[in-house]
Amino acid sequence: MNIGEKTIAEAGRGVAGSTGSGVSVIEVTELRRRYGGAGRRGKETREPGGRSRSGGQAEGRSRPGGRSRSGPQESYEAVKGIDFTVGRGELFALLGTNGAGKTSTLELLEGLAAPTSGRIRVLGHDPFREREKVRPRIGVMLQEGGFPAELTPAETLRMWAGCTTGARPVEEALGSVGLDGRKDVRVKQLSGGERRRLDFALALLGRPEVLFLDEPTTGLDTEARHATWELVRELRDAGTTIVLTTHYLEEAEELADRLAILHGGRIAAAGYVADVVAAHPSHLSFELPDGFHVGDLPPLGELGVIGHETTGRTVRLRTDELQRTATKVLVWAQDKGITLRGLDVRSASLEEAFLHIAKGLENT
Ligand SMILES: Nc1ncnc2c1ncn2[C@@H]1O[C@H](COP(=O)(O)OP(=O)(O)OP(=O)(O)O)[C@@H](O)[C@H]1O
Repeated sequence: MNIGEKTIAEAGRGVAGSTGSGVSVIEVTELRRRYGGAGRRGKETREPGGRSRSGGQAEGRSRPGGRSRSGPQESYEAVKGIDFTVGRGELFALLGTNGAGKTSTLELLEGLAAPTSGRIRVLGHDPFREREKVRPRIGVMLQEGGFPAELTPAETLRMWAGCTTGARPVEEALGSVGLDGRKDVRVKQLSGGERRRLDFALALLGRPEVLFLDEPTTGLDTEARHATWELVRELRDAGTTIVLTTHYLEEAEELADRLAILHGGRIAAAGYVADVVAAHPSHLSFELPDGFHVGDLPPLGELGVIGHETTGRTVRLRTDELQRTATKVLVWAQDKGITLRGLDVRSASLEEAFLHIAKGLENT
C-alpha cells in the first residue's frame, strides 16, 4: 500500500506532521454518555441522518449492516467523565475490554450523537452542534460499515466521491488499501477483510485532517494488517491526526504515540505508550538446578524483587528494576557455579500492562 508522495502531503493538508506538536485537534473534558432511560440526562440526542463516512459534503447515511444503537434501552452510563486531548498529527489509541466505552466515545467525537454532559472540541468545534464545520474535515471508519451489496468497490467509491468535496481519485483510494484487483467485484462477494479495506478507502476519500478508525484491522489477515499499519503510518507522518480503537495491543504498540485504556467507561491509564508500559513490573524467570530452592537466592528485597512465583523448579520474579535484579541473580548464579536454564528477562509489554490494569480494577 502506498498512497504516493503527493497524496501524502495532501492528506495532511500541508499541516506540519510532527507528532505531539502541542496543538490540540481534539479536546475532551468530563465527557459522559448515558444510553436510554427516562429524564433529561437519560435522553440521548442522535444525528438523524446516521453517519458521515468521509470528509467533503457527503451526506450522512444509515448503516444497513451496522449495529443499531437507537431504540428503547435501559438507562446505562457507558462513558463516565473522561478527559483527554489529541495533538495535531498524533495517533491516539483508545483501548479497553469489551464494553469499556471505546465506540461510545468515538461516536461522540465523530458527532454521531450528543454527549449527556461534558465538552468535546474537534478542530475547534462541537462535532455534533457544528457538524457542518467538522464533517468535511474528518474521515470515519465505523466498526461495521454497510455498503449497497450490488455495487462494486469502484462504484461505491465513485458514488461517495460524487458527493464529497475534493475527493481523491477513486483509483488512488482503491490502490491505497490494496483493493485495485477487486474493484469490479460486487460488494456482496467481497470477503470480510476486503470490506474492511473498502471501509478504510471510503474514510480516506475526502482527504480528512482527522481520521477516526474503529477497529480498522479486525478480520484482516496478517499481511493485510501490516499493510494497513503502513498506510496508517503514512497518513500520520503526513500530518493526519488519527484516533484508533483496537483490541490488538500489538497494533497500539506499533502505531500509537499516546493511548488511553478505558475500563468501565473510565480512563484507567493514559499517556505515552512507553510510560504506560513502564508503570508495570518487568519479569525474570529461570529454572533452578537440582538441589537449589528459591530460599537459596539472596534476600529477594535486596534483589529489587516485588513479587515471585515458583512452579516446580521454575522461578518467576517481578521487579521494577530489571537491570539490577537480573545482574544480581546472574552474579549469584556465577558465584555458585550454576547454569540457570530457560533464562528469560523481559520488560512489561503493553499486553501485560493492559491485563494488569483490567485485573486490578476488577478486584477493587
Ligand atoms: N444503544 C445502547 N443502549 C444501551 N447500552 C448500550 C448501547 N450501545 C452500547 N451500550 C453499552 O455501552 C457499553 C459500552 O459499549 P461500547 O460499544 O462503547 O464498548 P466498546 O468498548 O466499544 O466495546 P467493544 O470492544 O466490545 O466494541 C456496553 O456495555 C454496551 O452494552
